[in-house]
Amino acid sequence: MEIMDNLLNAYLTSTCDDEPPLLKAINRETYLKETQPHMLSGHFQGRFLSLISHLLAPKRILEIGTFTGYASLCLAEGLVSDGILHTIDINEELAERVQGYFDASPYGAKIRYHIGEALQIIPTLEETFDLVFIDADKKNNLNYFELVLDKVRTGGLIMIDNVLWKGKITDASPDKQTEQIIELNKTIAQDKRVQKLILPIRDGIFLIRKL
Ligand SMILES: C[S@@+](CC[C@H](N)C(=O)[O-])C[C@H]1O[C@@H](n2cnc3c(N)ncnc32)[C@H](O)[C@@H]1O
Repeated sequence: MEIMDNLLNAYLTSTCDDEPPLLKAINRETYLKETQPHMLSGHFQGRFLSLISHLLAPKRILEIGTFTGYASLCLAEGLVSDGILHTIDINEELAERVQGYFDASPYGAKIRYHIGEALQIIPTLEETFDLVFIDADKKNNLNYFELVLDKVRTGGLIMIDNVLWKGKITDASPDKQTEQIIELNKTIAQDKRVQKLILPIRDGIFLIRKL
């Protein structure tokens, strides 16, 4: 199964656009220096985030969970010329390196990097968002969804990562973390304020359009 996944992943990355050099460097450095490098979106999902962002041409983006800034830079590719991306992470140890990546990119001036607890920072952002990417502590996914929905414009898009939880959402006896993801998916599936579906990319992304 692992071999199949690796082969399929190699095929998917070979048939999408190349990973830009800075993102390739961030990817490599993250795998060299971080204990949980797989948290980074990576080549294929990154190109997907870039494509979605280009399609929406957003003026305001919010990312919850910056990590090493990989997805932030992919999302920033689609911003309009006066667009701004806010990204939030609680881990200050990465801040200097990540700010260095942002400064080295063409999007540095468009990125507002917030260090702190997302549940506290989101209410302070007086913006209307066109695009939101939720990718932080999974137990708070539903809180993040409820917090941001009011701040997203009608027709705007919210994406929540890891909603297939490595396929564990179909387990007969799910563990506590999996139960939280199942509950999130069920709640969003029943929410009449949004149009939605789960895209089975990588670990599953919930695509949610505000009605
Ligand atoms: C999966 S990683 C983000 C990956 C990144 N979006 C990407 O695709 O490359 C999750 C990040 O969420 C951050 N995080 C976890 N809990 C948080 C919280 N309560 N507030 C803000 N950030 C949090 C972690 O520090 C971690 O860097």
